[in-house]
Amino acid sequence: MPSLVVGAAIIADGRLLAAQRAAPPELAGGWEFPGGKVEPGETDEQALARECREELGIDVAVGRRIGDDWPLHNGYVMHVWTATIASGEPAALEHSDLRWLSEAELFDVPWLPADLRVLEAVRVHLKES
Ligand SMILES: Nc1nc2c([nH]c(=O)n2[C@H]2C[C@H](O)[C@@H](COP(=O)(O)OP(=O)(O)OP(=O)(O)O)O2)c(=O)[nH]1
Repeated sequence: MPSLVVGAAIIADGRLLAAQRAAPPELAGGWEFPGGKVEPGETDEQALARECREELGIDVAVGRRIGDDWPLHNGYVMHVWTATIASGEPAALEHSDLRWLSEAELFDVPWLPADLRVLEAVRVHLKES
């Protein structure tokens, strides 16, 4: 089974929280959904909660799964879930920068290539939010 990455589509006031990677060098500067690799024994929800605490210093309420398995560049697959902030204010604890993107701004930052297709699906949730 391919290794699993989870990504959080954190939405507030009709905007999506995008995070700019600080590392590794080949990915630095690219924008992504906060998240990371699911550890053995963890559910998607547990991994999302852990990563959002580590990376952003916030507690999230996990919502709905967006799409199915999204293939990534490295043989990983990503599960993307909508999320809202339950407590805290997002801070770039491990990223270079954070931005709240409106639907019109969604593609204004250079996303990691695999994320572009996911964003089309996320756009629908932004409209509904
Ligand atoms: N978090 C995240 N990773 C993504 C996205 N799109 C994408 O291609 N990836 C890739 C980048 C990485 O190769 C991999 C996730 O690894 P990661 O470095 O974020 O995982 P991690 O936080 O568990 O870090 P580590 O312990 O392995 O250092 O998935 C995305 O939107 N969010």
